[in-house]
Amino acid sequence: MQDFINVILPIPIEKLFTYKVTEEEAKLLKPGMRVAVPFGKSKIYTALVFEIHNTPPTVYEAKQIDQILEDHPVVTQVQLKFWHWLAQYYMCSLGEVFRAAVPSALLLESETLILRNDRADLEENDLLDDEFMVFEALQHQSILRVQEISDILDKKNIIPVLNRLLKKNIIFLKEEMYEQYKPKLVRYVQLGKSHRSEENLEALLNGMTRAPKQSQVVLTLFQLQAVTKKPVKVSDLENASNSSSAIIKTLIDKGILEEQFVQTDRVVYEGGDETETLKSLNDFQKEALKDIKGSFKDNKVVLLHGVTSSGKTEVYVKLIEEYVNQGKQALYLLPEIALTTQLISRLQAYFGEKVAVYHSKYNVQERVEVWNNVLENKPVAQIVIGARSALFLPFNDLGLVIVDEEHESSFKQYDPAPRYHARDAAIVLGNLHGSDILLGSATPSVESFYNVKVGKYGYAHIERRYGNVLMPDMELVDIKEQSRKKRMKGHFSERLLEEITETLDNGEQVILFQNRRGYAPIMECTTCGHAPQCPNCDVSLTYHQHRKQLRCHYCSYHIALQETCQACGNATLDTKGFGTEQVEQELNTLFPKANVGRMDLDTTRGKHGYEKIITSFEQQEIDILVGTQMLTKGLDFRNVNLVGIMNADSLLNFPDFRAHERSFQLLTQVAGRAGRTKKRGKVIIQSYNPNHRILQQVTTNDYLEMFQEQIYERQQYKYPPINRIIKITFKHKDYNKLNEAAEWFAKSLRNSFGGNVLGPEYPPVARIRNQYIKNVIVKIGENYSLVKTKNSIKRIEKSFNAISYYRGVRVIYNVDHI
Ligand SMILES: Nc1ncnc2c1ncn2[C@@H]1O[C@H](COP(=O)(O)OP(=O)(O)OP(=O)(O)O)[C@@H](O)[C@H]1O
Ligand SMILES: [Zn+2]
Repeated sequence: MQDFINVILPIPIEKLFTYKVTEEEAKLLKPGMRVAVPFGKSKIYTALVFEIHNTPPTVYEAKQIDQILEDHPVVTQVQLKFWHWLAQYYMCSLGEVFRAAVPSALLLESETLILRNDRADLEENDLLDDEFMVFEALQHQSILRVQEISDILDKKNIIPVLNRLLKKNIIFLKEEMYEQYKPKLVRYVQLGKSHRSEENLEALLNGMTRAPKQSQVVLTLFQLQAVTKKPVKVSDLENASNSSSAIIKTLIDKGILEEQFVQTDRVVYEGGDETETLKSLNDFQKEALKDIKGSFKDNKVVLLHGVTSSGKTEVYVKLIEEYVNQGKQALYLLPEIALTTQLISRLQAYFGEKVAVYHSKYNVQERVEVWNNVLENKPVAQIVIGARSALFLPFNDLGLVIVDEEHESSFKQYDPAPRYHARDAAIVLGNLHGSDILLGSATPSVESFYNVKVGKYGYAHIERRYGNVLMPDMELVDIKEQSRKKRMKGHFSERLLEEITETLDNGEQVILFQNRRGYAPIMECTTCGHAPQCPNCDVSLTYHQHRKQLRCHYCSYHIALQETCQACGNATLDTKGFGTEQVEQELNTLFPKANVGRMDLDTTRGKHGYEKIITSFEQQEIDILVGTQMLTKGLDFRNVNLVGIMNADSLLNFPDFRAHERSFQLLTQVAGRAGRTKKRGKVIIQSYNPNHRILQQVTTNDYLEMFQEQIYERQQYKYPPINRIIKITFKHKDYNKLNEAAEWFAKSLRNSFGGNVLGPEYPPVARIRNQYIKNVIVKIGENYSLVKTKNSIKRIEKSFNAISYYRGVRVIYNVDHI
């Protein structure tokens, strides 16, 4: 009987693809193993085995696979179920999930670009023939496509060769180009075999009396090894014996020391074996922990609602300890990489090398290492901290899932598919593993709090800050009034300036929040009113003073700053609005003695971008830190006593049904950075509209009132969490075609769903990268089936795709869009 396998290809096709395998192969293969397969005319992909069976495909002749790539599954059964759920729920293909889920080093394909690694230490003799041919080809051409290599070797299945070359460090993949991939090898030494006994060592030392430095090294090594019984890092030995690498090399050459290279995981913990003991919880924290465990017993997801600085993190830590002691894995999800910096050190202090980190700023090879460690359930990856992609790791004994800052909208993946919400997906993942699931926030999302209200989630509450520090004192400043009286200096009110001065005088630090980066969002000519626009997108160009450029924040377009207006030629260009750069500049003039730092997308590029700024603020090298929302949540600084919000209005006026909820969360969170440890902090909120309800609710810390108002509105207008929504986005470069296509689709939707279809409408930025955009929103009532609705939408899409005029119009689904 012929054997077949169904595989997931890492491309957006709806169906699994079937390939032929031999009887031997069928015996070896298991779901979750990778195979190299031919696809289309000449492509090769890394595909994932989904199932093994005996049914030939009906519409096409199955091809043979090229090669089996490993001897054990790298993707688990639970992961495959999880992927299946993601694809169904978020309306995308399994292939798209596969591509998003797996580090790209595990996804070689014919389009992958291969580069030579100029820094490789290479012994040509170490290379097999086929490896050498690739190596040689790369001497003449620095970049080759996998396909071209396939031609050079004159064989189809070259993925194994490339895998070997990757391992040997001879090549790397295009996307790693800037990371200069090199597996990190650490040099260890130990005493040579013949010198290990005490007598032999003595004889050795006696013979070395004329080489005191060498004997010092040997003695030190002996002492170090007496403690650890393991090889010692050369760098440690150098330090401990006060010697040099030259001396150590001499000893190695003489055979007195043996050297050994160990490939270490890059995400190493440097702190040694010492770990801190956990802090003991105060009564409020204990109570919360008890409530959490109680609800876990009932198999409920729990929401931990604790005000800012109430010590939620310490509660998580206590829980993690319990699961880790039982040998289980724990996953700690955070919405932003910026937050991992502080948390990593906090968790490592308790759990040492058990903590692994996984997010997109780690390079491909680092991610593969974490992947394998988690797959093998190694102690070094028992606790994983990560941004949303950590959900995709191959856990096999996941006991606890924590989603910190669960209200954060950056948990939602925007582009590309799967457009999943990491909090919601984490709950599904946790359920598949039978794990306990804890969501935490000082400002829970309306969704999660609603789930508490209807009894779906358990609830634990901490109303006091740790150490009984009072919640910060909040003051609203009316800047309309202040501007009228000409009391503003730049964008600073008198009150804010007074408070900054006092805080700095006390040797304390300040955080200032402005939700725009750059110097000014608009440049405008005061003579003719012309404002430079992006040619590719429907937005004004943002002025970046530091780079003397006008930049588009939606595409990479930028031009040098102009002296005169391009429309009328007058030198009367002026800025409108302001961003973080301008705040920073004003501060430099107003407080020339203070050190001002800035944290936004422009200053945090690069792998350690965040870390540098956060560390220098922690160490008080920066007095005033200006930033966008990335500095507003979860960060724990001890010496910040004042938080200033430069302009609260831009948040409130956002055209979105969640704008008020978001503003409440953002403002409460940023305010929560003030006065966390010793004395009560101060918060100044500048606004043109200080009587706005949300601002009142923020200053009185009235979460419940905000929640009730929001729920009422959502009920009235049929928005989540009462209803569900699917946003369907249409994109095309032809304006008319886009309009007609969106209209056609919306009309068909109305035939099925009537008044529950909104749009099509242009979003605030209606063209990005020369693509026009229109959105349609489908609301799904409480009593409707989500599955049936999605099926009807898919059916409409099929008829839509059959209309040739609409070909090329992209249709993008965003389920539970936020
Ligand atoms: N039981 C405890 N013993 C000693 N210090 C504690 C304890 N609990 C919390 N702290 C300290 O109080 C501060 C605030 O705690 P933490 O950062 O955990 O608050 P949080 O609730 O996570 O706040 P946010 O929501 O603002 O991020 C931290 O500096 C933490 O070290
Ligand atoms: Zn643009």
